Amino acid sequence: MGKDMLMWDETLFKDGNVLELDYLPDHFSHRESQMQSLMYSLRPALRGMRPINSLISGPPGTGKTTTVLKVFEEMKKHSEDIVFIKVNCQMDSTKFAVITRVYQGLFNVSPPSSGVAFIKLFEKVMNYLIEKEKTLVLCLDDINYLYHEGHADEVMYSLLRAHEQYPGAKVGVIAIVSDTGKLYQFDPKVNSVFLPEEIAFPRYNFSELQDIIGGRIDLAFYPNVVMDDVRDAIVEYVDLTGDLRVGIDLLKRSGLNAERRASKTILVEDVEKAYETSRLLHLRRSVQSLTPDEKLLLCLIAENKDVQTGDLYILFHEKTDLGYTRFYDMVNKLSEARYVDADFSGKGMRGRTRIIKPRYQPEDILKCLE
Ligand SMILES: Nc1ncnc2c1ncn2[C@@H]1O[C@H](COP(=O)(O)OP(=O)(O)OP(=O)(O)O)[C@@H](O)[C@H]1O
Repeated sequence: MGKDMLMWDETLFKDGNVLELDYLPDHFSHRESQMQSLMYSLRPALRGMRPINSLISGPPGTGKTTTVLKVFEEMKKHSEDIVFIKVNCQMDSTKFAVITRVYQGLFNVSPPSSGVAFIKLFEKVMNYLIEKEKTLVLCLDDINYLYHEGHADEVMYSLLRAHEQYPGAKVGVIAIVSDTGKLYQFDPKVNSVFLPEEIAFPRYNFSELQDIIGGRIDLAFYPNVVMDDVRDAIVEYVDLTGDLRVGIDLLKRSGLNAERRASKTILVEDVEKAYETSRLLHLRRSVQSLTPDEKLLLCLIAENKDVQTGDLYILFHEKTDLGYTRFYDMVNKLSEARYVDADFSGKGMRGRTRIIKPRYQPEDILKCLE
């Protein structure tokens, strides 16, 4: 065996755990201002005051959840009277599931699984907070998943007006929206009490991605396993979507591919092969946050490739009873969220028409929509 070959019991990974998606990085840079804003909003809770609510928004994989967890970690060191709970609304996508999580977070046991109404659990939670003089800071991560059937509005409304029915109850809400397009409008009743501090998470630029990915490489691999050209190949792939999750998944898969070849270094070809799978990670995750009608529209665009808006509307209208305005808004949303390009062709009988093109391989889109 050559000296460049990896022995069967050797590994390239110094610490593979740092490539798991639930790993919370010790070193978290390029989000200082967002962390500051969130700290300022929550700081009143350290003095027993009600915190300011926050609305965090930005594209997938830009460090939103990590920022909240880092701030929670930091604040826990300074107060025992604040309870920090994060609910993943993708998993818990009804108001009942959300309050169940909160209940579990406070009491360390699950509520009885049947026959208990939302309001009963809510009352127990609020009474506990009042009696123990605790402030609840609740992060509703990926709140998009609660938008259906008014769950988001009901949860927000109950939490934000809790003190009216339960005087003394202190609750602060952090809503995280994973979105690139126009943000969901809460019911006006919710808006009048939510009044959040808005914290935007733009995509990381190329050099920030280089720095973050480089840092993760140093933690995950032994020295000289990943050279700079390979790191940059990874960063270029991540830069296509701006989703760091793709980068971290690419590192893990590329490392495993190199090990399979018994190589002591990762090559660009290992990364290219890994990207075949990793690229779907971003698409699959972001597609999940679309509404059923938006998914249908995206599916039609993928099936028909370069299609004119008018023709697309006919196809869409055959399957739904939605009107042209809603349709047009959805096309814009898919375009803003970079699923599709919607360019004016300059041609067409009645002036300029738009041609809608998928920005991903149509087969990838269809696979992720399955
Ligand atoms: N500045 C950073 N430094 C180091 N790692 C980061 C940074 N930003 C994000 N990450 C890593 O990228 C991954 C995705 O981050 P995170 O889950 O916080 O993104 P998100 O914006 O909440 O995504 P989504 O909207 O899809 O839930 C995590 O594994 C996290 O550790």
